[in-house]
Amino acid sequence: MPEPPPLLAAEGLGVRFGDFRALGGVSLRVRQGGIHSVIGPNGAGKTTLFNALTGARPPTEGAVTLAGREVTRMPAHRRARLGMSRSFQVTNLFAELAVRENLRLAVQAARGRSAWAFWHAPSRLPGVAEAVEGLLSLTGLAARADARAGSLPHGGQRALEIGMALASDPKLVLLDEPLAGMGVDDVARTKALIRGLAPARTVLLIEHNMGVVLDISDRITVLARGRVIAEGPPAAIRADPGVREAYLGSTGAAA
Ligand SMILES: Nc1ncnc2c1ncn2[C@@H]1O[C@H](COP(=O)(O)OP(=O)(O)OP(=O)(O)O)[C@@H](O)[C@H]1O
Repeated sequence: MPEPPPLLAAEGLGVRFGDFRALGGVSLRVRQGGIHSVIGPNGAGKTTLFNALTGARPPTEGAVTLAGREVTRMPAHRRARLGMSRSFQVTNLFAELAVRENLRLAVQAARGRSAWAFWHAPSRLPGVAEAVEGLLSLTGLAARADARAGSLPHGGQRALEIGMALASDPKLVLLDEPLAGMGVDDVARTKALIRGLAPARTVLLIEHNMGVVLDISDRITVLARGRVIAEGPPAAIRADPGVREAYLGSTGAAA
């Protein structure tokens, strides 16, 4: 049987910063319904790749296709409307507002037609409350729904960020280092949360926690110095001598 077309594809993606080529012709096929991780030593180009895929910083060469549609020059907010969402490495919450309010604003912003739709009363947008409750339960934050977002422990804030990235009910969610800075318990919880997103959603993940990546990914792409050096299922990546070398070669910089 022929392989189904990928939900997200990159072809020869390149990004230059002046003379420096941060991404040098990366091709990637993300299958629908799986967890696909992008790993690589610090500075390999992972975040630059995410920026090019989401439209945060359009590539200087190559093409991006989302659900069969070419989106290379499409702005990020229009890609979001096509079902792509992203969580950030940097905390992106309203710290003074309750957890539930953060999610409500994210759901309303995603559903509203204008950027100001989130000022509308909840009653104007049917189903918002249900969506918020769904996200609270999915992220394990229901018991903390009325707490100030800023008062949550680090792991809880990261879970809330993932919840906000899911507020638009995306087909594809890109998570940038969701486990960064987490303790063991939070890692276990968030790992289960991410695994549970697929197959209803497709996940593209940047993560330095190799144990988790090898455990939950269906496919792994390894970047080093802006290029793909390996791609395959976890067992193949684990056994790949080139991957080991890429990490060891950046002694001190590798996670
Ligand atoms: N705005 C920029 N201007 C110039 N160089 C940049 C810029 N953004 C990133 N770079 C460089 O591009 C390279 C790739 O950076 P990028 O952040 O994509 O790597 P990464 O794999 O995500 O790293 P990390 O694991 O540390 O987050 C690095 O050498 C970085 O210094």
